[in-house]
This record gives sequence, structure tokens and C-alpha cells, in this order.
Amino acid sequence: MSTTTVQAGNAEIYSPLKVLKHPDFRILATGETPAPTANIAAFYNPAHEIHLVEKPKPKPGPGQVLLHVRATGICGSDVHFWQHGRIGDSMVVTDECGSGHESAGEVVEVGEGVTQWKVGDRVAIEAGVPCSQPSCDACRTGRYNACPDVVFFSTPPFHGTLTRWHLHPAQWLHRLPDNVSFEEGSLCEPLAVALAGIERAGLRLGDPVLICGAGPIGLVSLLSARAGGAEPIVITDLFQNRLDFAKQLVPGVRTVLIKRGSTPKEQAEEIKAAAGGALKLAMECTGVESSVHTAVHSMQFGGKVFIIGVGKNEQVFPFMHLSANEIDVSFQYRYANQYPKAIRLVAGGLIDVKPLVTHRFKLEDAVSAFHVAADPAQGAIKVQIQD
Ligand SMILES: NC(=O)c1ccc[n+]([C@@H]2O[C@H](COP(=O)([O-])OP(=O)(O)OC[C@H]3O[C@@H](n4cnc5c(N)ncnc54)[C@H](O)[C@@H]3O)[C@@H](O)[C@H]2O)c1
Ligand SMILES: OC[C@H](O)C(O)[C@@H](O)CO
Ligand SMILES: [Zn+2]
Ligand SMILES: [Zn+2]
Repeated sequence: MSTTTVQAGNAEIYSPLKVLKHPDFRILATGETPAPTANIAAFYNPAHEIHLVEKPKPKPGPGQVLLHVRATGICGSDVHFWQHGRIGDSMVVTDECGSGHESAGEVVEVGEGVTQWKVGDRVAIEAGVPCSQPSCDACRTGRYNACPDVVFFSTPPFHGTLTRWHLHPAQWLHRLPDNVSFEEGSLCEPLAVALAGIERAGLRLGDPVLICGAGPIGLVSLLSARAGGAEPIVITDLFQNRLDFAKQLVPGVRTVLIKRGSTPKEQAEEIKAAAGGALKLAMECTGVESSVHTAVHSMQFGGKVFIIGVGKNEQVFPFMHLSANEIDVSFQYRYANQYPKAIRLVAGGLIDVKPLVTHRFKLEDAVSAFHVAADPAQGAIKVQIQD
């Protein structure tokens, strides 16, 4: 009989992390050099500050694994929580909160009953840990991204994985093959977002696809659409340097620069001209209302606009055009069951996420890393923190 099942609910498993407050952690003084093994982390707070803190090194309880986090990517949502203090109405920074949810690491200690992991194993860390209780419909039916009790690291009130020593339930880790680096393992998180979208959008071989936005999510969607056999693929952005990056990543992609002041219908005409006709599917990776409209007007009859981007709480949409053209609109909320697939695609060489990393920092320099990630002039795509 397996004893690895964690009996406690998520609140019990994570309450020590969730309620970790002063004086359980200490904000480092500016210029202070932490000890090389200190459990430092980058925290944001409601005053829009970002700083290093030192927290205790946790001990794994039953069913838990202690990890040395070796690579973490900074996500746009980390920057958003820092600078704007909220995403929508439900995710609000009300206290000090640890950043980071795109991580991979190494097992350094296992708790009681953990049989599937041993010290030295290399893993991608699933960023959202659902409750896994049989009474939870979302968990029981496999759509665990809908779990109301999910602990999503770095979304308040849960501290993030951008730290040195991180505690995680054994079941929510994914083994990295030898040919997948920690850096690639951490990139499996944004890749999981794109793969969830591609799967639910029903992309098929030879589909003409539009990708709106050439940020990290648009770019992993581009890599995924290419691996899935989309042709042609058109990608848009407001910035030529982002389109140039996309073209380097996938040379066959067709790029359309979105000019501020042009209308969605005008933009759609340019997109259709680049594709040689209307497209079947749009992966919308900006969340910007005008970009959604552009996507809608670029679709053929029966097409689909699949929205991964998040944006304003209320947006209007071209109701009658959608209706008269049977264009579906769908959305994605995080992901479920995507990490194993992401790792297989990277290990098998079908998706190469390595070029996305433009900047690397040491954990001690995490605050500088955030400043680079947040400054468009730096031209960063994915900023990584490694330890
Ligand atoms: N649904 C989810 O679960 C999920 C998960 C992760 C990220 N996201 C969201 O996905 C979106 C993309 O994430 P990212 O990290 O790539 O963000 P990002 O801000 O780095 O990239 C967005 C890109 O869109 C471009 N853009 C803005 N307005 C545009 C327009 N009108 N037309 C074309 N391009 C335009 C920007 O220039 C930028 O390059 C964000 O809204 C993010 O919050 C959603
Ligand atoms: O990669 C996952 C996303 O960043 C999260 O959904 C975040 O935006 C809110 O928790
Ligand atoms: Zn993210
Ligand atoms: Zn659940």
C-alpha cells in the first residue's frame, strides 16, 4: 500500500507557507550579502516594492519533497503583481508575497512515505497544486486548474518558487530526462499554458493560424503551433524587435507589425494578405481588446479565436460578426495535465525553448532580474534566475 498520498488538505499542507509573515522571514537590508545556503527569496508587497527576504529552510513532512530550486523564469504575472498589486479582482497582493512559479530543481530531501523520489532527482515543479480530494469535482474529473483550493505558487497569498529551498508535494513534480536542463524544465510552465491552449483549440495539421502578441506566451504558442503542423502561421506585435525575435525562432513565420491608430479591420486585412487568405484559428496572447477584434476579423467562416491573454475585466466584442460567421471564442485558465507532454516535446526535440532565455541572473541578484524583466528597453524575452 502506498503511503505517499498526502492526507491533509491543501490548507494544512501549506499553512506554514501561507501564513509566513514577519518575523518568520526577514527582509534583507540593501547591499546585505546573504549566506550562501540561506533560504532567500524575492518578495513583492502592496507598496510595490520588491526585495530579498530570508526565510527558514523548511523540513519535508509526509508526502513532501524539499527541493533546491535551480532555475526560475520571471513571468509577466510576477512583474504585474509587483508593479500593479493585482490581477483581476480575485488575485490581490495584500501582504508580502514570494514571487516565481516557473521553476525546476533538484531533490535534496524526501519526507515520510515518499518512494518515487530520491536525493539528486531532477524535476520540473508544477506551479499549481490542486487539492486532489475525491470530493472536489475539478480534481476528480481531471480539470484541476478549476480546483477552488488550488495553491498556485506566487499568486497571493501563496509564496512563490523563486527561492533556494522549496517544499512541494511529491505527486506534483515531473521528472526531467537527462537531456532536459533545469532551464528548459522551468520553461515547461509557460509551455504548459500554450499546450493547454493548443489542445483545447483543436489545432490540426495544415491549419492556417494567427498568433497575436510575440511575448513569451505568444512565442511558446508559436513553437507549439509549428510543432503541431500549423501552416501558414502569422504573428503580430506592436514592436518590430519582438517580431524579429519570432522570425529568428521560427524562420517560416509571417510577421505583421500592428500600427497604433489603425483599426482592427485594417489590421485584419494585413494579416489575411500575409497569410494568403482568412485564417482558421487565432491564439490570442495579448488580452488587449483591439487585438481580440483584429483576431476575430482575420478568421474565416467557422474559425476560432482562442484567448490565452488576460486583460480588462469588461471588454466588448463584435457580436454580429462572430454570429454571422460562426466564429467560436474560447478562453484558457492556466492548464491541467500538460507538464508531461511539455517535457516529452522538449526532450524529443520537437520544441526548442532554449532561445527564449535572453538574460540570466544569480538568485542573490533576483531584484535586478525583476528590473530587467520589467523594462521594455532591455529587450528581454525570458529572464532566468539560476542557483
Ligand atoms: N490564460 C492563462 O492562464 C495565462 C497564463 C500566462 C499568461 N497569460 C497572459 O498571456 C498574455 C501574454 O503573456 P506574455 O508573458 O507573453 O506577456 P507580454 O506582455 O510579454 O507579451 C504580450 C505581447 O503582446 C504585444 N501586444 C500588445 N498589444 C498588442 C496588440 N494590440 N496587437 C499585437 N500585439 C500586442 C506586446 O507588445 C507584447 O510583446 C498576458 O496577458 C498574460 O497575462 C495567461
Ligand atoms: O503561468 C501562469 C500564470 O502566470 C498565472 O495564471 C498567473 O497569471 C495568475 O496566477
Ligand atoms: Zn506565469
Ligand atoms: Zn480540488
